[in-house]
Amino acid sequence: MPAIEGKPAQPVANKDGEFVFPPVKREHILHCSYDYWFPKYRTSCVRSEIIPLTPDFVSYIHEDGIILAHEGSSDPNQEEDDDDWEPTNPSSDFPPPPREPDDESDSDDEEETTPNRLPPNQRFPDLHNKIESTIKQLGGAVAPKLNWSSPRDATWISRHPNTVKCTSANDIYILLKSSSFISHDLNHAFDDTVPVPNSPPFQPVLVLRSYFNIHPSLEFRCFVKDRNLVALTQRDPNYYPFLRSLRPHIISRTKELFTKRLKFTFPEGDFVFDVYIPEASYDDEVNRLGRARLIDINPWAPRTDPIMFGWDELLEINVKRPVIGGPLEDNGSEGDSESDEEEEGEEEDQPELRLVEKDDPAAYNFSSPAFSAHKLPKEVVDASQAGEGGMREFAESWRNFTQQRERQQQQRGQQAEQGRVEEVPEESEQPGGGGSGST
Ligand SMILES: Nc1ncnc2c1ncn2[C@@H]1O[C@H](COP(=O)(O)OP(=O)(O)OP(=O)(O)O)[C@@H](O)[C@H]1O
Ligand SMILES: [Mg+2]
Repeated sequence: MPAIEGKPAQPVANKDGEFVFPPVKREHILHCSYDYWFPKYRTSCVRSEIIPLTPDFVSYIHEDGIILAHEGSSDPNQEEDDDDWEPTNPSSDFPPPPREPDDESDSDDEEETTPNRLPPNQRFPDLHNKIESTIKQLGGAVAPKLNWSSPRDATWISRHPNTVKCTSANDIYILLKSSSFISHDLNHAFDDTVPVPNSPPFQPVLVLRSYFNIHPSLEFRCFVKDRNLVALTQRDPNYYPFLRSLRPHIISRTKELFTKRLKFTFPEGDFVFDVYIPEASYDDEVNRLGRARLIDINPWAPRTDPIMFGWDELLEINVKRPVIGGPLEDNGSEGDSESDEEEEGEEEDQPELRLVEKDDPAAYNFSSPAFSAHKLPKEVVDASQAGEGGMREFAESWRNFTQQRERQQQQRGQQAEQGRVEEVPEESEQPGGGGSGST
């Protein structure tokens, strides 16, 4: 049983008496990576497959421009057609990968043979084929994410509007390449963390979860402190009148998952997990909700959105029966512990569940789409959603848009040099010239 030295992350009061976060350990972040915890809790999760990513795939995600595989084909020898589009951006941080010595492409265009212009099915055929076959294996539709984050900020571009649903590898590539959250996973996951000697290296992975129609009202974020479930919040920011009567069911289903599976087996004493609690599959007055499914585990750190709580509140919660130390068992398998308060004959504090109330002012802002900083012009979105035929148009719109953006940035730079820092209006320079805003 590996023990954790001392007590996990404890808040300390600063000179103003406010609670502040202790430094987050690199290991804490690694423990929240899907590939770390999913094998332990597989039977409580949505059916998922984890695909390790190669450096070439990671470069592809980073590169500007979108080169896609041929729809409906995973044949790596298939010739590239000119629906694949690649606007090279000279300001890219990533140098083009070296030419592959065995590249036998018969294209007579010199540039067509460089690997970074090859479509995914030719550039990393094994990985591409693996993604396609895994989608099929998971029922034909998946919700993708990397180690920690899903491309939730890029759903506007999806062929399946406003969802993370993907039915092809191309769907996944578009979402991953368009998402700042994904870039964060790849480039900034360990920012502000404390390195630990001999900490295992970070292996980027693609997680594919079998897609199902989630009802957002039944998604909850749950906070664990000193191995106690202390707080729950609705994840979706809308008001759902029926949730009020489900309160006891939401708490009991979440506690059931926590005490049976997570409480004594997760290596961290403080963490945040997300659940989906479906309606009971049959009419059952006692259990109006089904078993809670574990959707994600997130760091106990400022980077995790506490949604209807504040981190200051969570840090200040005084846990009456803290469980100090490491996990009771960690055999790398389905760590299932039945130990809970009933066995010990003592009542634990009930966690506080926060639901959006009617007329909650916090809910007012939620009718507008989230992540507005990432929004693109309507023309680009429309073209992206027009199916395969719209793909070329989409590529052109995107190219225009990125060129406009570059020009604006250059203009801003020149203005800054001249000491005139003004906002360059973005709306007026969007493709189509209409400045019609975003969807
Ligand atoms: N298997 C699935 N099928 C359908 N939708 C899903 C599935 N898994 C997750 N989702 C949806 O995607 C959303 C984001 O998933 P997830 O919580 O894994 O992303 P995240 O990037 O870790 O989010 P956060 O930044 O809030 O921690 C979920 O709230 C849920 O609505
Ligand atoms: Mg998460």
